[in-house]
Amino acid sequence: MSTLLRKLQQQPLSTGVTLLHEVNQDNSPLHYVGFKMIDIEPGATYSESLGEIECCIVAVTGKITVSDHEQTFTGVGTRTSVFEKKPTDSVYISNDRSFTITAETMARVALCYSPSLVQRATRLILASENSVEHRGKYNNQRLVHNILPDSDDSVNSLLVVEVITESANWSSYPPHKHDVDQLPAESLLEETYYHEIDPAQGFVFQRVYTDDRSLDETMAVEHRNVVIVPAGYHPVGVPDGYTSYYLNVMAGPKRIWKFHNDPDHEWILQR
Ligand SMILES: O=C(O)C[C@@H](O)[C@H](O)C(=O)CO
Repeated sequence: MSTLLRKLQQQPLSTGVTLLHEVNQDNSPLHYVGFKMIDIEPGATYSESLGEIECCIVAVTGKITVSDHEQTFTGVGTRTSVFEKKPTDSVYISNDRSFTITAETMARVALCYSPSLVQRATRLILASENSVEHRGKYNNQRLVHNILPDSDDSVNSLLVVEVITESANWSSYPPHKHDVDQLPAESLLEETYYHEIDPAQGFVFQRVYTDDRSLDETMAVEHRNVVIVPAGYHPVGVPDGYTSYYLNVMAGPKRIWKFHNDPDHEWILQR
């Protein structure tokens, strides 16, 4: 059984709030990345007090109000499905603050965490501020929405990105890794993948492997599963007929995304 693949859980937290995933230091091998996915029914609220962690609240679908109890942002969120293939709004909350999310419509909300000590300003990250990239060619094409890229220095640790991969294409490919703190060649960033698939009965394959194969897991990933990438290369292959969405959270000792391609497969970039 895979140790890196997390199936959907359905844990009621309070009236109208369901926890679907929780990845933290106690239940995973990760030290820098934490992740929760919650569904919130209209009118229901979810609150949290952050300790020495920062949080990026992503309105994956639906509309929410987010308050840090000093500022309140209403109408956060832009879409009813991730497969509308347009960016969404997010809110960044710094360490040692608290927040309340109220769902204005049925909402699916990702909470992306990483250790953080120095307080930063709360920030509404508008969908229009996401840089949008079309990466790759041939069967390696994907659409990327950068929510918190490393070029944005308004946060301490978190990197957050959405990727849409069309039917019969690959992403996070050629396989790359970022598991050694050895800049400028490579940075150490742990990562989580929250996957959605259209139509929902589909699946994708994700392999997580290291050069020495001490870690080598190939997973059949279904709609709304999470894959944990503590280390290693982590390509995703999408079967014909299905479209893949995933939300990546990355963090590590330095906030730089500097990856290393698997030399065996890097040649595909030369075509
Ligand atoms: O370009 C892609 O295919 C997306 C990946 O880079 C993905 O965000 C990732 O693997 C980050 O390390």
